[in-house]
Parts: sequence; structure tokens; C-alpha cells
Amino acid sequence: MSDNLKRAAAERAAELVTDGMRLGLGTGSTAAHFVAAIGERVRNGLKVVGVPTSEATRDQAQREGIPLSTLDETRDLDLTVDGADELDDDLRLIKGGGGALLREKIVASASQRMIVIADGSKHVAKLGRFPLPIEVVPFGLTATERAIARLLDSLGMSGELHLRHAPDGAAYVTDGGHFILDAHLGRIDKPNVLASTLNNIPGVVEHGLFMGLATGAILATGDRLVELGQL
Ligand SMILES: O=C(CO)[C@H](O)[C@H](O)COP(=O)(O)O
Repeated sequence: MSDNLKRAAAERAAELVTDGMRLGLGTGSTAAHFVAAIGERVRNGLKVVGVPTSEATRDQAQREGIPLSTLDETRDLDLTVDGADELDDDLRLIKGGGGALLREKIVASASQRMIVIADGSKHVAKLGRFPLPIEVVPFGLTATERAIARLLDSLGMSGELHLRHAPDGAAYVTDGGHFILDAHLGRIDKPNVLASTLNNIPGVVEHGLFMGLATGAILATGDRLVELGQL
């Protein structure tokens, strides 16, 4: 996706922000355009407070001069704007390509509205082409991996689980100190069932299926912005 398309979706989302809003600030290259757009508006007098979904977003928002808070101080958010790796017609998402799924899901869950910003190619008929990130505790990694594989098998799904690595070759570690297993499933026929059962496995901290959280989406295609759900 070209950076211009990401920016276009992000700038449309920034138009939804009004004085006094408590914002969830997403993570990733598309969300970074939103944070930049809000930063510019803050420098021009907009009064908002942001709760970042990752240390990377916190650093960027601080550089932009956006006043920040935590979910402990600011429990209810008005609007979260975040990217996604995939979304379907029902606004069900796969997130976590950037590794921030746990905080992203906590922040989205504390928000009245969650708007997804993405390019049109992320809009799919069926979720699962993008590997599903599953955040797991390092302790008992192999046992957790086997339990996930058994669950997938019992749901009639197959696919490989790959431990995510950082560019230096070491295991990728999330902001919460966990590992990520990327589940290469190809397609997810029943995302609701997979989402609820994955959470029952000890060792699984969270997964990248976001069900019933996004309320709207702004998708940038080559020549226009497509809006889904409620903005
Ligand atoms: O879920 C995410 C991070 O955990 C991102 O929102 C997702 O990976 C999309 O990123 P990008 O906007 O860079 O394509």
C-alpha cells in the first residue's frame, strides 16, 4: 500500500476528532499517520488526551506533543483509531502484525468507538490469509504450541505455527514481555469460535482476532475512500 493511501485514510479519521476527546492511539505505519495528523492539530490548539497502544506509539505521540494518559487514569475512551492486517464485511479483524495486539485490544475494548484505517487490500471476504498472531507467555512455549495445534485440529483447521523473530534473529518480544506465534491458517471459517476457544488455552495471553470491537472503517483505494460501518 502506498504511503499516500495510508495517509489519506488517517487524515479522514483525524477529521472525526473533536476537542475534549479521549483517544486510543493505534500502532503501525497507518496509525502513525493518524498520530502525526493529531499532533499537527494539537499544535494548532486541539485539546485531546491520548492513550498509546505501544511503546513505539507512545514515543511518537510524545514527539508530536500529544498529551498522554493511561487507561488507569482515563478509563473510558471516546475513540480509538488503529490499523489492521485484515478486516471482513462484519468488521471482524486480524491485528498484531506489528506485535501490539494485546494493548491494542485492551485499548479498543475501553473505547466507545473503534475506527480501522487501512488500504482496500486489507478488506477480505474471509479472514485468515494473513497469519493470525497469538501472543503467548515464554514459559511452557512448546506445551502452549501443542495445545494450540490440538485446538486447531479439533476445529478441523490446519496450519503451521511459527515463532516470530526479531530482525536480529532472536525471538520477538512484545511490549508485555511475551512471544508471538503466527498461525498460518490460510482461511478461518469460524473466527468467532476460534477467538473464544483460543483464550481458554493456558499460556495464551491474547490473539489477534478482534471480534465486535471495530465500529467503523476507512479504506483507502486508488481513487477514493470507502467507509464501512459507522464513523
Ligand atoms: O495490528 C497492528 C500492530 O499490532 C497494525 O495495526 C497492523 O499490523 C497494520 O499495520 P500497518 O498499518 O503498518 O499495515
